[in-house]
Amino acid sequence: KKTPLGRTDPKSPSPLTAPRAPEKMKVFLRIRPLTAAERERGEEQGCVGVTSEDTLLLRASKDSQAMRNAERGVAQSAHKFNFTQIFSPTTTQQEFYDHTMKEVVHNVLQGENHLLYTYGITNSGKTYTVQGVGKEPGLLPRALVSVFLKLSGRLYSGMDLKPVLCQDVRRLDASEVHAETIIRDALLKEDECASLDSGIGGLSTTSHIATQLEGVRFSVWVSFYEIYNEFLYDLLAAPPSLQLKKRATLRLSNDKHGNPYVKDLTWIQVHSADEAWKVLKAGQRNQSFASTHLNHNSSRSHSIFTVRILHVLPDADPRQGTKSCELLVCDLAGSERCKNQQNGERMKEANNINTSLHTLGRCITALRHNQNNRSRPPQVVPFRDSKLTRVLQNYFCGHGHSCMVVNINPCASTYDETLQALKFSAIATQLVHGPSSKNRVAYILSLLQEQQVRATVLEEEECSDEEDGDISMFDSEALLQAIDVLKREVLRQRQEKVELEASVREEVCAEMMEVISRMQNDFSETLETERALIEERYESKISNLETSLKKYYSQEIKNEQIQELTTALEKVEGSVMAPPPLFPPISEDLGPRRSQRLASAHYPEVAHLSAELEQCRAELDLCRTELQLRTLGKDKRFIQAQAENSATLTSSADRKLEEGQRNLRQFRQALQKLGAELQSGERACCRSTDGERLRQTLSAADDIIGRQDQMLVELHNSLQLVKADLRRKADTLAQLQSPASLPPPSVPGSCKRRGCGVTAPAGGLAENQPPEKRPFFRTLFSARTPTATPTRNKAEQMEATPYARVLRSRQPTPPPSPSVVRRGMKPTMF
Ligand SMILES: Nc1ncnc2c1ncn2[C@@H]1O[C@H](COP(=O)(O)OP(=O)(O)OP(=O)(O)O)[C@@H](O)[C@H]1O
Repeated sequence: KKTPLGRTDPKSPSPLTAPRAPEKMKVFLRIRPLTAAERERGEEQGCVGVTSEDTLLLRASKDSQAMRNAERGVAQSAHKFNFTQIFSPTTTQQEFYDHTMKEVVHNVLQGENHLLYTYGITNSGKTYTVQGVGKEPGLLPRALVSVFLKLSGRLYSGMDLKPVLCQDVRRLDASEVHAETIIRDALLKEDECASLDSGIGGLSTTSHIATQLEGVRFSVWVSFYEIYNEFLYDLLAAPPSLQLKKRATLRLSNDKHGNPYVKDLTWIQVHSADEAWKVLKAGQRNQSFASTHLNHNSSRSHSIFTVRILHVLPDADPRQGTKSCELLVCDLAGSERCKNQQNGERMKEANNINTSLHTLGRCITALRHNQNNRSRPPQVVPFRDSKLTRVLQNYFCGHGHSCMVVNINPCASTYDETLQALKFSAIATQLVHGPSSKNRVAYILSLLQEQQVRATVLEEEECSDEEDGDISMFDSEALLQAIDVLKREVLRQRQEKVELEASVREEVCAEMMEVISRMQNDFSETLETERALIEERYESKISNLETSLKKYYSQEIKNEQIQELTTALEKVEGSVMAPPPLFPPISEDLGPRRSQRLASAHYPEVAHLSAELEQCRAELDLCRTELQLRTLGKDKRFIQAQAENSATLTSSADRKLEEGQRNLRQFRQALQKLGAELQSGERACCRSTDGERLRQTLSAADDIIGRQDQMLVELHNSLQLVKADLRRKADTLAQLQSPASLPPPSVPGSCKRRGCGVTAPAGGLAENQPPEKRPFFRTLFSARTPTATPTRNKAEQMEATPYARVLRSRQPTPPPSPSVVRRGMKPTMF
């Protein structure tokens, strides 16, 4: 029982059983036999070896560039290539057709679009393979014969449906039909004798036009054009007039779906293989051939012969009910070395041929890259870089299937070019066909079959190959079922696409977020770095500004301080240099700093006090002399009075010294305070550029202060001596107070004689003192003398003077307490 699918063997899948899974593009290799002349030239070097049905071993010829590279170690001398199938030089045209084009025709009749193109270097047998010669018809005539045989009895006789654009069909009106008829007849009349010497000879060329109206009928149209020097020429168009001379070029356009098509191309309806062959022959006469050094009849253009089959449904709107499919056979021009061309025109042709073939190679490489790297962004396929690739574009983008025939010749002299052609074809072998076009009848039928397989058991039946692709064997009910299935399939695929789009969008969003996040981090880091740099730069600027300001104001302050110090030093120099040493020695560790010493220069009273102390010392010397005289003395009463006075003096001196020490301590504190203040000024001064001048000034002040210190040391020594002297005097007086040792009362005369002129008055000491002593006693013992009120006032004043403070500060330890208390004496500080 015959199934609606016309299946023959369910075990071997046919195009009708299921949509073919994506498969690699078929690449066939055909090796041309060497001619006698080539053998004589020594072209036979065993360069081409077939190791298996699909493997070719290419060995470099001895004079080839590849061999030279191999000898230099930069390339290999042998290459292995794999193909779908390799055909040896002995393969006949029929064998080659059976293994290649037969299946293609089969698929075309099932509704597929198919491309077959030949590729190879010049003189490799491309044209021979496509068109054939003499009694050896090539693939194209055989395909035409096969098509018309299969469509025999189902051909559409009318000429009112014509292919337009990429795959559309247009209904012609009567006038247009008439015009088409004229063109067709003119073309076929030219080649009335063509079939006699054509490659169709020997093949069945009979076809029958359908007489019954029911069922699908087929209208076959053919076109033939070439791409020559990147221009499209219609090979079926009427030859140019004598005035024009130049052939009109065709333009490539896109339909509303973006599919490229050749605008204004001549389409000829043919009813048989003979007619198709005549059209082909007519076109060949317009084709660009030329004799080259390699091929006396070399194709200088890419020729494209198209067979388009319209599926005419009875009483249907041609725009909706007519489908079309096509077989495109492309005989590419052969690649060749431009430098081998002597003729400029040939060189230009070769250049254009090579460029377009190179673009084809780039397109196939890009397609393969995109197919192998689906996760990466796709490469742009440079279809638009040449006319050839634009014309063939649809066949690489899922609108049809393509297969490639690689032709090579085994000549040693063309080894390098052959190697390049094989490398290109090796890339093409990895190309996978895109999804089939939606209008594939085979696909529809396969979906339909899927439905039916679920419901019924598939029965085997005998069916010829010719019946496999016949869509008319299905009734309208089956086709409606197929349409339902297709609708569901469309919905399913739409759903799939939506889900796919959603997932792709998610992935893209995730990636974008990642990229944005990375960019954000990078920007943040950059921002931080920039911020840090700017901060550092501005901190540096602020620091420089501060330094400049400090320098400026330090300079100002320094100038003022230098001025003040200079004034002070001038004063000190003026007042201190004259007086003798005044101050007691100061230990190094407890000594004031330079600034403190410098501060003393601010106290001119020191000089004054030094002078007074010197005077005091002189008075003490006089006193010592007086006491010595009294010790030798004659006047006991005088001595006693003197002893009392001495005790009083000692006590008073102790008190005065104590006060002096306290004053010195205060003075030292004041000096330390002043020193601290000066230290800051000193530091500022030292940093300034005029620090050297100030240092010199301070150094001079140091010298002065050093001398002053020396004077203070000496003064201190003098005071110690005074104290010791007073102590001795006290001891002497204590001895004299004892009865045995009391000297006799002194006589006034003796006192006068000694210049003392002082008796021992009960009322006051001043009268018994020599006139020179008065200042000393007024200063030192004012508290004991009735006339000492002014002196006491002065001592009180002195307590607050810097001198007193110096005394206090310069005395590190308090003086020792008196260790001896003499009889009749009050304890003293000595
Ligand atoms: N398989 C074959 N058997 C016998 N002869 C062949 C075969 N292939 C090619 N030839 C011969 O080789 C010569 C060159 O072939 P053909 O013109 O087809 O090459 P081509 O590749 O088309 O060259 P071009 O690119 O220059 O047009 C022709 O004379 C052709 O008859």
